[in-house]
Amino acid sequence: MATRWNVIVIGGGHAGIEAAWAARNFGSVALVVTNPDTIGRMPCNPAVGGPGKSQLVFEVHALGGLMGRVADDTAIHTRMLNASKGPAVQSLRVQNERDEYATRAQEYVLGTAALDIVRGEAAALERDGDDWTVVTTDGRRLRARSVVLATGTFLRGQTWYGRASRPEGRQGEPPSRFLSSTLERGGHVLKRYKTGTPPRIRADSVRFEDLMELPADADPRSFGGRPGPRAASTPTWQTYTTPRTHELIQDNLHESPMYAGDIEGLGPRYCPSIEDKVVRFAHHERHLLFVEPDGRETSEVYLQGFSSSLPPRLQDELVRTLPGFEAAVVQRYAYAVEYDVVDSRELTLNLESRFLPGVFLAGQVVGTSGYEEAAAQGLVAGVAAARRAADLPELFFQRAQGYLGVLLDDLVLRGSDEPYRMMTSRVEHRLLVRQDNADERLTNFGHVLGVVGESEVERVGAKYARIESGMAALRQQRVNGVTGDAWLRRPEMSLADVEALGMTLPELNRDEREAVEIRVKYAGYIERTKRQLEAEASSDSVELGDLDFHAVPALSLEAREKLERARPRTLGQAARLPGVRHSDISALLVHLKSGKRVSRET
Ligand SMILES: Cc1cc2nc3c(=O)[nH]c(=O)nc-3n(C[C@H](O)[C@H](O)[C@H](O)COP(=O)(O)OP(=O)(O)OC[C@H]3O[C@@H](n4cnc5c(N)ncnc54)[C@H](O)[C@@H]3O)c2cc1C
Ligand SMILES: NC(=O)c1ccc[n+]([C@@H]2O[C@H](COP(=O)([O-])OP(=O)(O)OC[C@H]3O[C@@H](n4cnc5c(N)ncnc54)[C@H](O)[C@@H]3O)[C@@H](O)[C@H]2O)c1
Repeated sequence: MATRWNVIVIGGGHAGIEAAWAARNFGSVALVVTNPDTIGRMPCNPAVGGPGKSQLVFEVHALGGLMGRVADDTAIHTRMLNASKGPAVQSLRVQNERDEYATRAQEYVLGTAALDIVRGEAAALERDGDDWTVVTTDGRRLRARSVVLATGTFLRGQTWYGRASRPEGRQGEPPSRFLSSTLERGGHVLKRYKTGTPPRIRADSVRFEDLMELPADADPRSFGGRPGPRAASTPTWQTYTTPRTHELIQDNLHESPMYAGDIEGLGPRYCPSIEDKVVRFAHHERHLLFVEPDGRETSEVYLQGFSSSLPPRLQDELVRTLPGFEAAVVQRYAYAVEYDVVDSRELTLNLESRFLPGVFLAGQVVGTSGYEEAAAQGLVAGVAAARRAADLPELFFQRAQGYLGVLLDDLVLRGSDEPYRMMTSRVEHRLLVRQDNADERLTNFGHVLGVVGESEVERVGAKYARIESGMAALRQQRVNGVTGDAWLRRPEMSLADVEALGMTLPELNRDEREAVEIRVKYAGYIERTKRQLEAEASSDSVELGDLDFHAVPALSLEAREKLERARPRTLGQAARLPGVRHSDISALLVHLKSGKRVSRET
């Protein structure tokens, strides 16, 4: 096997596999992972998508990524969430056959000629001229022009079961012990975050007949246009906490490492532990829990919403307070994990370390939470790392392009002091950047980046031409003097209703018909948002280059400090930094117009 590659990716989680998969388009890649059997493993719930996250998966898919394909192939329960709400917040959520998900992901990466899998624990990164050397704990020296670090929750990982803790990256897997020091020596200041997972219950000990059943959509959807063969083969279920659950938690809070003060890491606000929910929302009489199967031949169910770091002996008792779980047997106990993360503000918008050029970071190690956020970043870091290795110019995603742009912009310019979760509310123009039009927004850019082929560009182009012809047909036909598009804009009318009036449309598939409907019904909003965006885009087209912010006297001290730290590339990015006010942007504009651009080097 070679000892030098274009790109080395460290970590085979959701970020690592997307990085390696994207980078393979440009040349040789090594995927270094402690245990190749764990590639693509889902350490928490076996589900992909959901609000804010499905949009990321559709975008990753439009950019040639893996997550949507693997999720489609292994789907066992599919639901379109918020189906009755507007298209901006509709989101696909797919439950997966957990083990098969990892197997399928492994088939993709192992079946790729340009990609070598190297078993080993990366211990250090050493600069080697223009290259980097990755040194493994067993002394191997692997060289590449760029490195992507996607080590998840493993850096100095410490798991907690009640107040007992041990060094682990996650349950049953050793932590990554040495890489943190490399990052610290390079100048990064690491933070500690924590996340947790609920107990897994033996399926044959659950009384499913006492739970509320949530059927899968009868006509399942998919990320890639073709639902997998088993996409609607199982329901999921719901249950609730009871007063006894809350009482037990309140009485035993001192046994929680969080409340006893043993854990210093910050946990995810949007996926709190059950202890947190009971304390913070003490006025809620009960909390909803989802019961998710891990496969069709379910041996285990996942209790979504019941993350805990209380000791195992209490977990048995707690679980049995839930309706349907009176005789439940815990198969794997809930736990929390604390780990080192890099402050995302110390990265560029391509997730490259500002201190270690050529080293890119992606996923949970950057302070995000969730498979989808990890996958999206992995793709960005993989492409950027490979382009650097191939001496291709840097290209950047824009915030206005969609969820991926927002994720990068938020992480790098604003930062986050808790695990970052993507949400639709973070996206200003969400009616423009929906899950249904990810391909329209990103296919061409993916082609420019080098990860989408010509035939895909043509396929997507033809799809949108058909959608356009459908809209044109509506505009051209009238019933009772009213055009087809005006009929369709009436809230009570669907495309089928308009056809029932006698109007005809060219042949369109289901996705295309929906696209016509969304575009016509929301035309007013979409136009208004586009105009708003054009106005904002003008500030994003003002390049700041290597402007010396110290040479702009009218800037406030705070703004100068924030600008120097974040080094935004455009005026629009500068305006989005917390601490940079309107007056500071005016000062920058005046300075730029006066032509007094001063290079940092001069
Ligand atoms: C307990 C727990 C609960 C979670 N709950 C959820 C959830 O319910 N839903 C959700 O969306 N997200 C959840 N997450 C987060 C989710 O697992 C991550 O967001 C996602 O898996 C992150 O992907 P990643 O690629 O960044 O890292 P990971 O999936 O953690 O992958 C890290 C990879 O790096 C490898 N590695 C680490 N260090 C080294 C090294 N030095 N050398 C070589 N290889 C190395 C590991 O072997 C592994 O392959 C949870 C995570 C944990 C651990
Ligand atoms: N344990 C952690 O530390 C951690 C951290 C971050 C994220 N997460 C996970 O990230 C994922 C996304 O976060 P989230 O909390 O917003 O959840 P989600 O996106 O899975 O749920 C949002 C909505 O989806 C629907 N839903 C959820 N589960 C369902 C099911 N089984 N069947 C049908 N509909 C369902 C519900 O309407 C719910 O309100 C979750 O799976 C969560 O467990 C976990």
